[in-house]
Amino acid sequence: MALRVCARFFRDSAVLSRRAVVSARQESASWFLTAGNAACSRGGRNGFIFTPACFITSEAFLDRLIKGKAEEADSSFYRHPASVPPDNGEQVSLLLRHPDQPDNAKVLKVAIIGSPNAGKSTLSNQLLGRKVFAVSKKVHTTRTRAMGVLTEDDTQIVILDTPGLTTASKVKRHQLEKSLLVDPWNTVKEADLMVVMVDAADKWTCNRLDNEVLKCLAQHPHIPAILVLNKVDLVKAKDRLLNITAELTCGVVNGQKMQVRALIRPSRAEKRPERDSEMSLDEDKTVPEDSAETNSVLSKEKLKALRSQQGWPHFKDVFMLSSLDSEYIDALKNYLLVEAKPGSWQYHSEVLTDQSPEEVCANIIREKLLECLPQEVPYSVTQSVELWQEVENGELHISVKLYAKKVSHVSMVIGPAGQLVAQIAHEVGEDLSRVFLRDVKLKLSVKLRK
Ligand SMILES: Nc1nc2c(ncn2[C@@H]2O[C@H](COP(=O)(O)OP(=O)(O)OP(=O)(O)O)[C@@H](O)[C@H]2O)c(=O)[nH]1
Repeated sequence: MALRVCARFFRDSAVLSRRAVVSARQESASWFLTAGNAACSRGGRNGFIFTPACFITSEAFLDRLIKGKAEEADSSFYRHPASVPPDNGEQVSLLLRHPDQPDNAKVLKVAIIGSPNAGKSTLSNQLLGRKVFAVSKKVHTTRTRAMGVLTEDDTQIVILDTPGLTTASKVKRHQLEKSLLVDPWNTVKEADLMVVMVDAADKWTCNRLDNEVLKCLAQHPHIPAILVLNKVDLVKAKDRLLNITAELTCGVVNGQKMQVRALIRPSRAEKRPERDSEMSLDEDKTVPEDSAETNSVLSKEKLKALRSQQGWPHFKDVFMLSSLDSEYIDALKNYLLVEAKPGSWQYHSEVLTDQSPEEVCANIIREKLLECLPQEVPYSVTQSVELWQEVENGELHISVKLYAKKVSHVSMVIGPAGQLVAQIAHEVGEDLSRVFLRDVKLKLSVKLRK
């Protein structure tokens, strides 16, 4: 019997509703497509405020939920998230250390892909339990691929965070690094599972999978993929999520046809407004352009067909979540743990990321610059580490020089009476303290790049 499930999330019960799963397992006729709709009309302080549907077909995951194994694991086995050694040599030795795996070790390599700003790094950080990837509201915060490791009990999940998928013309036009074009594609090749993230709150893009994402999926049809509709906290009409799901999956999940009845009226033709100037780096969504990599693998006919395709009919499961909410993250984490297959761990359980301590620092500084400075200014600031020293009391002292392109940019980074740069240094220091597990004193100075 085909299993068709709508698992409900309860904002105040912190777990997927077991009752919903059980009752859904007994239902074989159709998807619970109106459940999300019915639930969201029952807002209230003590009731569930919003219960979006997630289309989950994984028997193993549902069994685990029904038996309560997910909850047992949470309470009986808690391992603090790993951290990053503040010394580069120590980090390298840790990465080379023999994995301390148990006999029944399991692994899963997950590539998180999607358009710029979909929330990939936010989700990765939340799954890891520590912030090791930069997050900002500006596009292209992530410039190169980076890896995070989540080790729980007998299972190791390797999370591959990728730069937002983009095109060669955008990279050229905005003088972005070539890694933005190459890294996501190379990363996906290694993955056991692709997590495709879509910003469900971006009404201009949420009804159609980005062409680059579709190409990536089409090029690796053998790698299972799940769809994650992110930022559901920002979606006011929750029932829209069902329509978005139907569109992005072409109405098919795990080979099962969904029956979606229109829950909302089609929106009246609206003119797409000019995007925020801060977001202008990625404004051109329509350029039909193919990278050399995709051209070599996908035929011209296939590429043409993809351009007219709205969604991907081969997603295995669909999650709707807010990456800011740990409740949702736990459900996805449990799903990934269940999806892991017997195999050798790649890393020692103390590894959190493959980034060097200096890379972690540079990325967090970059994040704060992106958050605080307007338009293209933060993209042109470069960094150089002048001092990196652990002192006797265990504190880590770091000094970094920031180089700006223009005199006006130097003043902007410094801010009135040096307040902005001091604030950035303070915030970065706090973030780094949580990654390196020690007090961090960071000094930032700003210079004109000659
Ligand atoms: N409200 C809300 N904001 C979110 C959520 N997930 C991410 N964000 C915000 O969305 C912005 C982009 O998040 P990132 O994690 O940097 O996105 P990304 O996909 O890694 O972006 P790129 O590096 O450009 O590819 C940040 O301001 C996040 O705080 C969510 O579930 N809800």
